[in-house]
Amino acid sequence: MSPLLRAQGLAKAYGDSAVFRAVDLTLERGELVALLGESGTGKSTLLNCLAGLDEPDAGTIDIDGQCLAELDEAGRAELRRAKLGFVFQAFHVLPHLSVAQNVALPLLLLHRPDPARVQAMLDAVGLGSLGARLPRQLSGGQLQRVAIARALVHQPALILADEPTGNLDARHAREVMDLLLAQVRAEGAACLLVTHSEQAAARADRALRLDEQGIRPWA
Ligand SMILES: Nc1ncnc2c1ncn2[C@@H]1O[C@H](COP(=O)(O)OP(=O)(O)OP(=O)(O)O)[C@@H](O)[C@H]1O
Repeated sequence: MSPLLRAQGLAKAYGDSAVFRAVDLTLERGELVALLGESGTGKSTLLNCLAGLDEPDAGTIDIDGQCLAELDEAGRAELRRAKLGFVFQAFHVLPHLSVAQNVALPLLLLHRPDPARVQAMLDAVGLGSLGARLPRQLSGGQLQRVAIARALVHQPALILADEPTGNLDARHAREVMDLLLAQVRAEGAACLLVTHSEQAAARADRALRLDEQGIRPWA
């Protein structure tokens, strides 16, 4: 079976300034890989490229055997909807929808409404009683957990998470790592986790470092 994600020779620059180059990365099914690196080395940019939300200047990306560059925008959107769970650094929750409606969105887009699954995800992130609230009535850490519940609700094959424990206290950070690992182990998903937390990285199957030379094992 092909790896869930294979990226080869990725490079990205903004104008004259290179963000990263020579990035080779493979994620197998059932593994959680941490990606560390100093601020500004391009971790978020790399996640956006892997999700087909940004285009690398060079290199190829295959997700579940499908080459992203061979898809048009609609095809990439469909692949994202079906296979990808993305936890954005800035949450990207929709302000006019309730917490439960935000979490339900990926299932609605797949025409698979499942209120019981939505409630189970809210319970799993400790927001079981807050489904009717609007996002502006939540704290930053609670919003982060909404974003995680939404990213996992449709059991995606590939999870790309940008500092998902960044706003959380130690207990909630541990619970989010438990959830990500459960999804990876139980569903054979693959997860790339951008983090500055060495505790989170220590729970990953592998940890990688991104710098101007490319990507290599951490430590
Ligand atoms: N749209 C853009 N135009 C120009 N430069 C950009 C743009 N987006 C990001 N950059 C630059 O690219 C570099 C990489 O940014 P990115 O957000 O990917 O870093 P990061 O490793 O995720 O950082 P952090 O750990 O602080 O979140 C930074 O120097 C940033 O200023």
